[in-house]
Amino acid sequence: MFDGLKDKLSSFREDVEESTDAEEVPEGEDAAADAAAEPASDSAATAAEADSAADADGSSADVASTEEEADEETDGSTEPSTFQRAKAFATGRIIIEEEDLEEPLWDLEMALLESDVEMSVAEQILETVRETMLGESRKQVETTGELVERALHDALLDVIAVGQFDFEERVAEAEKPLTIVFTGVNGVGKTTTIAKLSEWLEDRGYSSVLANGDTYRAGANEQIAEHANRLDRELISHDQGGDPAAVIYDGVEYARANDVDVVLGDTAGRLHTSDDLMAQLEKIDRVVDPDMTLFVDEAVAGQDAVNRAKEFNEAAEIDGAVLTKADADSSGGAAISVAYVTGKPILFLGTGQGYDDLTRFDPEALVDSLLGEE
Ligand SMILES: Nc1nc2c(ncn2[C@@H]2O[C@H](COP(=O)(O)OP(=O)(O)OP(=O)(O)O)[C@@H](O)[C@H]2O)c(=O)[nH]1
Repeated sequence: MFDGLKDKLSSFREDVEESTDAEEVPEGEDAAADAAAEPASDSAATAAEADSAADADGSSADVASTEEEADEETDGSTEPSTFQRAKAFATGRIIIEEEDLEEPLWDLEMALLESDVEMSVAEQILETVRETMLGESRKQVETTGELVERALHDALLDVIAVGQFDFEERVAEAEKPLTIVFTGVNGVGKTTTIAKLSEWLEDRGYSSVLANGDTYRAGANEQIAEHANRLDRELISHDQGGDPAAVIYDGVEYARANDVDVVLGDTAGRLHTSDDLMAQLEKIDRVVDPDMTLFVDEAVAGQDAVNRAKEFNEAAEIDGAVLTKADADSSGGAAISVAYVTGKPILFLGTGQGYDDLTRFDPEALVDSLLGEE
C-alpha cells in the first residue's frame, strides 16, 4: 500500500542528507581550524575558537556568555548567524540553509504531484518541511536524517489528520439507532463498504440493518441482498424506482422497533452534477436526518477521488470519507489529500475484497508506515 509514495519520501530524505553532507565536519581540531578559517567576520571566528577552547578545558562560563551574545545577534533573523555557522562547524553539527533545501524541495514537490497529492496539499507539506528544517537547524540539535524525518512526519500528519475523530467512540456515544448514509460515484465500493462496516460493527458488539437506498440501478437490490444473506443481516429494500428516502426511513423504523444499533443506508452512485440524484440526497437529509453521511471513493482514483470528495462535500455536506481499494494504490495521493481538501476526516480504508478488509484510518500509523518507522 502506497509504496510509490514511500519510495519518493525516502529519496527526499537522501537528497537532503546529500546536499548538506558537504558541510558536515567531524568534531575535533580540524573542525575548529575550519571554523576559524570560515570566511566570517573576525569576531565570529574568535567566538568559535573561544567556544571550542572552552569545551576542551571544561570551562562553561565563557561558553554561556558567548552563546548569549550569539542569540542576541540572531534575534529576529531566520538565517543562521556567522557565529552559529562557525559553532556548528566546530561541534560537527550542521546548519541547513535555504539553498540546501531548494533542489530537494523542488524534487519533493514534483514527487508529491506525481503521486496525485493535490496541489494545495503539496504546498502545505513543503511549507511545513521548510519551516521545520530551517527553524530547527538554528537549534542544532539533531542530525540531518533525524531532522528531515521529523519535518516530513509533522508535515504529513498536519494534512492527513485534519478533522479526525474517534469513529468507534462516536458510535458508542450516539443515541441509537445511529443512521449512516453512504454516497459517492458508481462502482467505487459503496455496497461492499457497507457490508464490511456491518461486520466491523458486529465485531465490536453493535448490530446493524442494511437499507438499500439505491432504487435507481437494476440489480442493486440483488447485489446488497447477497451481502445481507452472507452476513445474516436484515435488509430493507423497495422496488426499483422507489423513493430512497422512504427506504432509509423504513430502515430507521425497523431499527427502532428491533433494537438495532446502526442503520447503514446505501444510495445510488451519482455524480455531484446529477441534479435529480443530488436532490434525492437532500430529501434523505430532510426525511431521515442521518447522523453521518460518508463519502466513499477509491484510493486508486487519486486526484479524481480528491476532486470528487471536494465537490460532494460542497454539494451535500459529508462527515467523513472511506477510501476503498487502498490495497491496489501505490500513489497514496488521495489518502494524503482528501481530509485537507474537504476538512473532513478519512475514517476507513478498504484494503481488499473480504469482509474483514476494512481498516480504521489512523493518520499517525499511516505516516509512520510512509516514513518506514514501523
Ligand atoms: N481490491 C479491493 N476491491 C474492492 C474494495 N472495495 C470494493 N472492492 C470491489 O470493487 C467492486 C465494486 O464494489 P461495489 O461495492 O459493487 O461498488 P458500489 O460503489 O456499490 O457500486 P454501485 O452500486 O455500482 O455504485 C467490487 O468488485 C468489490 O469487490 C477494496 O477495498 N479493495
